[in-house]
Amino acid sequence: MSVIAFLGAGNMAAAMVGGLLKNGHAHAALRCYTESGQSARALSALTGITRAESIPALLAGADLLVVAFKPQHLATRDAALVEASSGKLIVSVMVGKTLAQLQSAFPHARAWVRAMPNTPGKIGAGVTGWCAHTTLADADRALVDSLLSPLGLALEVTEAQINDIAAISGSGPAYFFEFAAALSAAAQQIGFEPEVAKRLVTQTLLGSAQLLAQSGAAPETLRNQVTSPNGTTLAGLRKMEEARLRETVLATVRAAQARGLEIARES
Ligand SMILES: NC(=O)C1=CN([C@@H]2O[C@H](COP(=O)(O)OP(=O)(O)OC[C@H]3O[C@@H](n4cnc5c(N)ncnc54)[C@H](OP(=O)(O)O)[C@@H]3O)[C@@H](O)[C@H]2O)C=CC1
Ligand SMILES: O=C(O)[C@@H]1CCC=N1
Repeated sequence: MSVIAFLGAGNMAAAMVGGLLKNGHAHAALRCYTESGQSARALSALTGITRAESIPALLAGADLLVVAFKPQHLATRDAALVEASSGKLIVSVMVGKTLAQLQSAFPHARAWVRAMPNTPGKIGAGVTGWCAHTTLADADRALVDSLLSPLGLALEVTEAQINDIAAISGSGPAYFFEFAAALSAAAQQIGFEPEVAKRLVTQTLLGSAQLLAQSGAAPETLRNQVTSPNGTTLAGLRKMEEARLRETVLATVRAAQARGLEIARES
């Protein structure tokens, strides 16, 4: 069984470790490391995987290095990574950082993959776009698949699409949760207790997402099924239109896209 090493032990590393363990990957074949040791200690305690004390210990005998710290950490990475990552497959989930930057940071690795997952991967309901610097060997492709498929849907895309995927599905859960928070706050403003507001909103969004997925219908069709002529929904939707919701969503996506490109340029 391949030994998989995680550099970073936060949200995304925890999602991948959880998926691997659920799919039968041995605890002993998973390791994590962080510079402060704080979240690595927590992930190790939570899952039973090994916390490595150093970069050489993290990577000795490992086949795959998953780079799951923040893009800003790449500039101050431990110099020991250059030698320790020699011959390994690298999979980075860092937003913004390009394959060329990965090749420069891990110059002796055997292959480089850039992936963009999202937090619903924690429950196997995520979507991940990924690309490699070149066609992967079958064994490396299988290893990438074993890492990403437990998170949900995994799509191989071009590198040019990865930043756009970050702006849609990478950040998308945050847009959705912000909407959920806004609807919940509105429910409380009109008089519902917080717990009731939460139940109403959660079930409404869950049911609507399931209906969207299961019906195969366009969102506009499903919206129209809710909207009676001169009814309550139309009155509400008019407010969204007046506030130019679609323009705001487009500006949101464009801002995320632009920030991804900016991160690529930052050292
Ligand atoms: N969150 C999301 O929705 C998504 C995130 N991503 C990408 O995933 C990556 C991780 O994000 P996320 O998991 O949310 O972040 P977290 O903040 O949850 O985790 C960051 C991790 O990096 C560790 N770390 C910090 N400095 C170093 C260092 N010098 N060496 C080793 N490890 C270090 C932290 O350790 P400690 O706490 O112990 O200091 C922590 O475990 C990012 O690059 C992000 O762009 C991609 C898609 C979606
Ligand atoms: O906000 C971020 O930078 C990361 C990338 C996509 C989701 N979270």
